[in-house]
This record gives sequence, structure tokens and C-alpha cells, in this order.
Amino acid sequence: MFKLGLTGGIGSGKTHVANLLASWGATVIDTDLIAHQLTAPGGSAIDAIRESFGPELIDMNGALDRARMRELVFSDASRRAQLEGILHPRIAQEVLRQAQEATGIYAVFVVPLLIESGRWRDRIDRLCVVDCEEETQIARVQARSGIPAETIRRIMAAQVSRGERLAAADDIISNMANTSLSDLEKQVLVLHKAWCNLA
Ligand SMILES: CC(C)(COP(=O)(O)OP(=O)(O)OC[C@H]1O[C@@H](n2cnc3c(N)ncnc32)[C@H](O)[C@@H]1O)[C@@H](O)C(=O)NCCC(=O)NCCS
Ligand SMILES: Nc1ncnc2c1ncn2[C@@H]1O[C@H](COP(=O)(O)OP(=O)(O)OP(=O)(O)O)[C@@H](O)[C@H]1O
Repeated sequence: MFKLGLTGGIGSGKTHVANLLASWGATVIDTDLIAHQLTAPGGSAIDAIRESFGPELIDMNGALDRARMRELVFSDASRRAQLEGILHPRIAQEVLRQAQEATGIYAVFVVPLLIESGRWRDRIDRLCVVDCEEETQIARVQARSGIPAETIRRIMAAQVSRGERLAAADDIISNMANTSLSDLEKQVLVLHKAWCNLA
């Protein structure tokens, strides 16, 4: 099956693009979604997180306290590596499981840390980057979640730069501050048709 890697910085628009591709028949495998499921109440990473980080990082429903963990790991790289050490192998296992069950026209792997991880490039046929200005990333994430701009900047600092991402791309979707959702959809449809041909 043809495998597309879809990446982009926080708030760039990956989820919106992935939802369009899914609605046109691609199978979408989203690592952020998997990470959320692993850390929901009863999720298979909860016990390991409690053991490594203490019960104060688990909320009263038994889910990861995301706001607290966000503040912790994006101000301390060693704590971030510790969390990634728990989550990334479990995410990889679930990605493999979902990929084996994929029945769409092609498979889309939505991976925010695709370039950072270095392990993905050989596993995909083509890499698409969703791109926007850094200030637009901050504005979109703030509008969606109310996370302070300073925290968003720290999350962005834990990711590759916009330039590095663009340099690695086979295809680029330009989703700037002045890109309307209908302009975005038009760009994505052109690429989807090309990927269908490759598939
Ligand atoms: C720290 C956590 C709890 C904060 O949760 P929160 O709800 O605020 O964010 P969410 O998980 O929805 O991720 C939003 C975005 O943050 C960025 N991000 C998440 N984790 C990381 C990371 N380890 N390094 C750099 N950026 C990251 C990505 O752009 C992602 O799309 C969460 O991000 C997490 O568990 N991160 C570790 C797992 C991971 O590496 N996920 C990335 C997908 S593989
Ligand atoms: N062209 C656009 N016009 C208006 N709003 C947009 C546009 N693109 C994305 N958005 C909005 O910006 C926010 C971020 O988009 P989205 O969730 O798709 O990004 P993401 O890359 O998946 O983010 P994250 O890395 O945080 O998971 C969403 O609320 C989305 O609806």
C-alpha cells in the first residue's frame, strides 16, 4: 500500500488536512490520537507514567493530567525524553497494528515528530509538510486551547525549525494566516489526486 507521511509544526493544520483525506477514502493513522488513547483513563501507558512521574500527574478520572505534563516536559528535556520513552514504543506498536488493518486507497501517517524521530523516512513513500508562519501556529493553538503563547513557543522549540521541515518535504501544503479553508481544500485535493495515481 502507498504510504504518505504527513507532518507539520504544532497548529499547522495537519488534523484538518488528514480529515479531508480520510473523507476522500484514505486510511488515516494519527499518532497524536493514539497518544491520547494511551493516556486516557484505563490507557495502557497510565501505570508506567504513574510509576515514573508520580500519582500527581494522573487526574481523578485516571487520565494523564495533560496541562501539568505539558508544563513539566516542555521546560525539562530529560523529563520529555522520559515521557517519550514510555509513549513512543507503545505508539509504534499501535501504528503497526492499524497499518496492517488499513483498507483505504492509501495510508496516511500523521506524525508531528516525523522528521525529529529519524525512523520514519524509510517507512514512507512520500513526505508531505503542512506549512504556515510561526506566528500563525501560535495564534491557531491559542484560539483552540488557550495555552499561553510562551508555552507554545517552548513546544515549538522542541520541534525542528520550519526551514528544516520544508527542506525534507516532497510535497508542501501552504496553510498560511491568509489561506481560507476552501483554498486549503483545493490544494489538498490536487495532491490527493496525485497520491491516488501513485497508489
Ligand atoms: C505533553 C503532552 C501530555 C501535552 O498534551 P497536549 O494535550 O497539550 O498536546 P497533544 O498531545 O494534543 O499534542 C499537540 C502537539 O504538541 C506537539 N508535541 C507533542 N509531544 C511532543 C514532543 N514530545 N515533542 C515536541 N512536540 C510535541 C505536537 O505538535 C502535537 O501535535 C502530550 O503532548 C504528550 O503526551 N507528548 C508526548 C507524546 C508525543 O511525543 N506525542 C507526539 C506524537 S508521536
Ligand atoms: N486555513 C485555516 N483557516 C482557519 N482555521 C484553520 C486553518 N487551518 C487550520 N485551522 C484551525 O487551526 C487549528 C489547528 O489546526 P489543526 O488542529 O488541523 O492543526 P494540527 O497541525 O493538527 O495541530 P496540533 O499539532 O496541535 O495537533 C484548528 O482549530 C483548525 O480548525
